[in-house]
Amino acid sequence: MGKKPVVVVNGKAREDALAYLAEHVEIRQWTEATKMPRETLKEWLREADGLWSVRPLDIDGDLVKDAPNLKVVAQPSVGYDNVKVDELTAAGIPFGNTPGVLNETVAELAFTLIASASRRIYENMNFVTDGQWPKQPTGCVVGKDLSRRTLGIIGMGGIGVSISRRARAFGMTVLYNNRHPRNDDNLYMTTYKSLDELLALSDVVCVMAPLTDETYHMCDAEFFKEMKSDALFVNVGRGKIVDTDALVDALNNGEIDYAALDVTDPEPFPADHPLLKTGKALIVPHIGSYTDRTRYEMCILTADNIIAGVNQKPLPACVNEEVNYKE
Ligand SMILES: NC(=O)C1=CN([C@@H]2O[C@H](COP(=O)(O)OP(=O)(O)OC[C@H]3O[C@@H](n4cnc5c(N)ncnc54)[C@H](OP(=O)(O)O)[C@@H]3O)[C@@H](O)[C@H]2O)C=CC1
Ligand SMILES: O=CC(=O)O
Repeated sequence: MGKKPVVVVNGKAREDALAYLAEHVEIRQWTEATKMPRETLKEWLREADGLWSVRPLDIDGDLVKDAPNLKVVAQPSVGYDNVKVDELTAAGIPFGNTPGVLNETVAELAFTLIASASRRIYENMNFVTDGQWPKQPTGCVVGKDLSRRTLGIIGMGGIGVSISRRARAFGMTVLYNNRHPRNDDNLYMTTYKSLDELLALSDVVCVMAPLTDETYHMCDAEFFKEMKSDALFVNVGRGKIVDTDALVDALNNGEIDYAALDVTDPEPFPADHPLLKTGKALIVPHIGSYTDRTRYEMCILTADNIIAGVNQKPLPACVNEEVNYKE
């Protein structure tokens, strides 16, 4: 039997998915508790056929330039803002991600944030844990309805559509903004709006777009001024889409009512950050896709991307399908 292709894993990854991958390739894994030094990774890649990317890792032409046998890079996430895809394409390396398998799970988390923040679940639970059961109706933190209110989704892709279906089931009107209007508004009962219109009309604004040069700090001081003053702002896309200082100012100045975030800038988010001192933010640590089943499916898709790539076959989920595979 010939030698198995070598795949580098630059950190911790699910053992069940690695066991599956190991049936097809030889795995060389960084098992130290510290982050793998970039120079060491480059050294290992000299001998490697594939890379399973464990974030945070900046992937670019420099990382792979001395890796003559490298045939594939894959990462268990749908977002790939840490990857210079054009530089991998130029190097003849396909890049695999994990679209689709996480849509419902991430939408569930987004909707959990929307519902929990609207009804101020976190603050109201504090009354109970503090032994301060409030005398209603004045003592508790009064929430806002979801039904008969309007949700504006920025980034109506796979996950955005899954959020919109949940919102419709809760009786919300759904508006969205993309760079290009979709052609299935009738199917999902959604309406395309310009960004300005969406911000002016929405009671809840949910960002579900990728981080790109165009979306970096899209949510800035002007953006928050355009929102309704009693609106909820939700971000499940990427932290850097938001200018966090502008968000803190908008909350403190009453330009918006509340924020609910799965993603922050920076990550990890410091416990003494001014945003937490506003008392108007619900924040969870980037758990959008973190259910056991979905993480398993994402990691198996990553393994399948790698198995295809090292065999120079089309990847099941390839970002740069146009790539010319290495000879
Ligand atoms: N918090 C978490 O755990 C998770 C976060 N994510 C984040 O969510 C992002 C979206 O994932 P997914 O739905 O699968 O991706 P999709 O590619 O399916 O959807 C992205 C959508 O964003 C739109 N979009 C792109 N650029 C802009 C822009 N400048 N303004 C408005 N809309 C824009 C695209 O439409 P068009 O091209 O027409 O503009 C598209 O409809 C990921 O890139 C990732 O960053 C994903 C999974 C989990
Ligand atoms: O943030 C998670 C992803 O899959 O992207």
